[in-house]
Amino acid sequence: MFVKICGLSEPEHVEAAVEAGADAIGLVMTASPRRVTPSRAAELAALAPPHVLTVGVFMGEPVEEVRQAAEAAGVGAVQLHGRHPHADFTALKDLGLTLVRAVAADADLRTGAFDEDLLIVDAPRAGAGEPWDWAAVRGRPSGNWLLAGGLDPGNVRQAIEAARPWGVDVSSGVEVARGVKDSDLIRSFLGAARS
Ligand SMILES: O=C(O)c1ccccc1N[C@@H]1O[C@H](COP(=O)(O)O)[C@@H](O)[C@H]1O
Repeated sequence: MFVKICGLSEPEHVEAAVEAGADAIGLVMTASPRRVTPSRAAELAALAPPHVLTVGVFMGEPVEEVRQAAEAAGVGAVQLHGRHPHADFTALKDLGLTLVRAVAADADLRTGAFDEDLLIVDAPRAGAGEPWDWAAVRGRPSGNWLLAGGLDPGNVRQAIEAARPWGVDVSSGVEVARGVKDSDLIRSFLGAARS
């Protein structure tokens, strides 16, 4: 089970996620209570060992802005949330980064349909911590796709059983207050997702 912990903004939480075995960490560089600047994202990404994928998260920014922020942060992947057109993914191909397409369940759920390397199927409101009907996407995407949206240490097993994803992605569910991560919750989430 591939596990991504998203919305990290403090070094101690990057370290907790890495030590607990996260496969990827997300650094949000779009409007969000978890937003970090590209230079802060670079500091955080530098704490992750090479086997942990560092993901810059964007939503609706012009592709040139995404390119500049991703390069400045030195992340290994770019996650485009929402209704980015196929052309945005094509325009970022030459960066040589892992491209992640994050959409709600009513979008095109064919993995690779926009030439992305990884698909995330999320709740209608990204990063809001709202559970949704995870079972509705069971069997729809295939290949490497992550389930996101309202997951937490207490429900992630149930969500995995409902949707059968390749991996999971969490932000709000490992926070004690909006935008404030907690190392114990990060460890609990990883333990539950892999149990
Ligand atoms: O985390 C955010 O604030 C965020 C903002 C804008 C776009 C995406 C964002 N995060 C993504 O949302 C889901 C996790 O949501 P939840 O809080 O666990 O319900 C995940 O895909 C994050 O990468």
